[in-house]
Amino acid sequence: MTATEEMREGMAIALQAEDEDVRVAAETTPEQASQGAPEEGDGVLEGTVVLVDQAHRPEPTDLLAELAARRRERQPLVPLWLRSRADALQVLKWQAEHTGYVLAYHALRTPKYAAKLAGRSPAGAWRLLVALVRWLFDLEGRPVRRAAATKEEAAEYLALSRQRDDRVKARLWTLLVGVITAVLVGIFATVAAPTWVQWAILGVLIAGAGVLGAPADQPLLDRAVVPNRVRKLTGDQVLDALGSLGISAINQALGKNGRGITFPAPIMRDGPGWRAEVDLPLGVTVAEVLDKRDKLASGLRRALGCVWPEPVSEEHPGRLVLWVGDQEMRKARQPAWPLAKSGQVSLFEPVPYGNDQRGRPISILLMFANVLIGSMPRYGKTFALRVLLLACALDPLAELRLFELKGTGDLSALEKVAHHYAKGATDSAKAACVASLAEVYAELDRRAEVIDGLPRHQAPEFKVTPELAARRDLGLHPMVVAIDECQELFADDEYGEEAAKYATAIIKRGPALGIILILATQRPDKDSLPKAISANAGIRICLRVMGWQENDMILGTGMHQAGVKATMFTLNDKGISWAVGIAEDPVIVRSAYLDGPTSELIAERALHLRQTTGTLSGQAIGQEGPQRVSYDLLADILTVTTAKEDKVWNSTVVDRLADFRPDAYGQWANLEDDAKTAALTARLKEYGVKTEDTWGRDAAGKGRNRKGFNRSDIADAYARRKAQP
Ligand SMILES: Nc1ncnc2c1ncn2[C@@H]1O[C@H](COP(=O)(O)OP(=O)(O)OP(=O)(O)O)[C@@H](O)[C@H]1O
Repeated sequence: MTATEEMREGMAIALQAEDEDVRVAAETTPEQASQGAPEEGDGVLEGTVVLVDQAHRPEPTDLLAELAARRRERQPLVPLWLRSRADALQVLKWQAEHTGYVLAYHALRTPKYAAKLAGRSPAGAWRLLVALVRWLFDLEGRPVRRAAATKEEAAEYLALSRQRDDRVKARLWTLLVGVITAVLVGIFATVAAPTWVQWAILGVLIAGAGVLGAPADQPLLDRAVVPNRVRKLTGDQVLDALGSLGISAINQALGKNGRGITFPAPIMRDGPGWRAEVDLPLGVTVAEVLDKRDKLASGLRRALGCVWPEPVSEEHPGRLVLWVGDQEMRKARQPAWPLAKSGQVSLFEPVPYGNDQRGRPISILLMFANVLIGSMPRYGKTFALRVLLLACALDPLAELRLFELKGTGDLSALEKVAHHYAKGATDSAKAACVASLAEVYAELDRRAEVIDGLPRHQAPEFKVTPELAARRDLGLHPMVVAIDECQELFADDEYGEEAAKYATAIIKRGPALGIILILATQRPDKDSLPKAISANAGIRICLRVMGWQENDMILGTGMHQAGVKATMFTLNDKGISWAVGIAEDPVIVRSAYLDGPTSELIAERALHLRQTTGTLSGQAIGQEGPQRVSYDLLADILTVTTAKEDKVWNSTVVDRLADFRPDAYGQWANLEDDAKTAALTARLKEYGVKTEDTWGRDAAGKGRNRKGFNRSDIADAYARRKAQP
């Protein structure tokens, strides 16, 4: 299509004006076009000429959004390091250490400085003598006097000579007085002053002469070479390091005609390190820099473990926050885990987990969430999981169901407080795990029924509250199900499918009902970790992994591309992870290091706590572990009821079932009546049997309505199921 044809159709085209570098667009309306199109090639374009780059006209904008954006541009009123006591202390400590270092550096070199001064003192004495002679004989005025003589200006010359004679006379007297005073002081000092004063005077004279004799280009003091550990981070270092990454757009920006790299905020201390905020050149993303963290560290001449580039999600993808620690993260002294020696928790509050690069504590709110932990082997998954579980154990209300399918006994400290516990990649451990999951699966419906049956003001958001969790009659206490090396279970031919079904339901519905599922895996692929499970985990902790697929499987799709890359961790970064879902932005966090003996001590405390509150249950009090029972609920109900009972209350049947088969229904026996009703309602729902208000008489013979069912519905459901192939 030619330009003319385009115009005929009312389209805008861009033309290049010959003389000026201004691009214009020509535009015609259909009417103009209909008046006749210019001939092709005649070079005349008709129509209105409009600038392609329109003059700036204020656009109607979202004022509030603009104000919010501008607010973000403000510098913080209080510097970052002054916002927390811990950070301020860190900075002051650093400053004190730095000053101490510089002083010590110079103090150690005092002999060298003294020798330098002594060496320079003859030159200084000579300079002093020359200056004195020049001053005494007024040699500065000599050129002027000579000029007057040369021009034969007798009067002027005489005046200048007279002035010079007077001056020399006065200076001679001054010098004489000075010399006599100095001689007297010298005699006095030699005769009467203590030796140290004599040495001090001599020292001051030599030092003074040494200072005067210093060459202009050789300062007396050496530069205090600040050790690498506390070396200041400067803008030049950051630019040099970015320039060494081999990213062409960065090199262009740093080149002669480049538009440069900008720092939206000054480089400042932030905790035990420096923080630089950088706007990368147009088109360069933080993800590209993260990929080259080792090169960046090399460019900065810092250890890899000190260099932590991060994206800023609320800004554009080119905004980089570079935090450079004084020490490698793994070597930095980690503050003690706050619960190591004392304290208990409520899972409705965040529990301490570890520290970020700056040493700031990182806590995780486990309630209403699920956790997925992943990494390649030996990078600290189980340690991370154990920290969380020890915290859970310190909530006396939390029921722990722990399955460590690796078999090394890393969670064995917690066995004494666990409702269910099994270890090993054995069939029995997997069977126990599936049986426990099946119970929790049934518990989902029971809890939902209980919450649904509560007055609205007690559960306004249809979820467990701390008050509801504390009421034992409701059975809504926090329940923590943890499976370490969960790939052993999900990839198992016999148990995998069933386990995945339960885990998927628990991960989706559990959070609101006070059930927390924590999974750890070293093989985060789709066979070992069903998509429905990995997609629904709210909190994700990813220690070192080798590829972006594993990274995204654990942290969520697109995370690697967004710069949240656990691939950047190195061999030595044990226990260090990217964590998503615990704060607004992903954070780098190192889990608290709790070794075996420390974990034992904490678990002992958890045991005492539970003994005091009377919340030990299950295997912790010697009950049998979860069994995969092959019983038939419908058949059992038909057994414990008679054909004459056409309508029967749930709670009555639950009591009979618990008597009839304690191993299968025993756990219902201790529930309150309402909870018994809810438990059976939930189970019957699975078979399509409805419960409804049913008239009956209680143990005292009093007539009332309670939840029950028609026995014939049970018989029908049983028959239907039997009829199925
Ligand atoms: N927070 C931490 N700080 C320092 N070192 C840690 C930390 N967490 C774990 N480690 C070290 O990492 C090692 C491996 O930890 P862990 O057993 O938890 O790894 P894992 O990923 O569970 O391994 P596997 O896949 O074999 O089960 C530990 O022996 C410990 O020395």
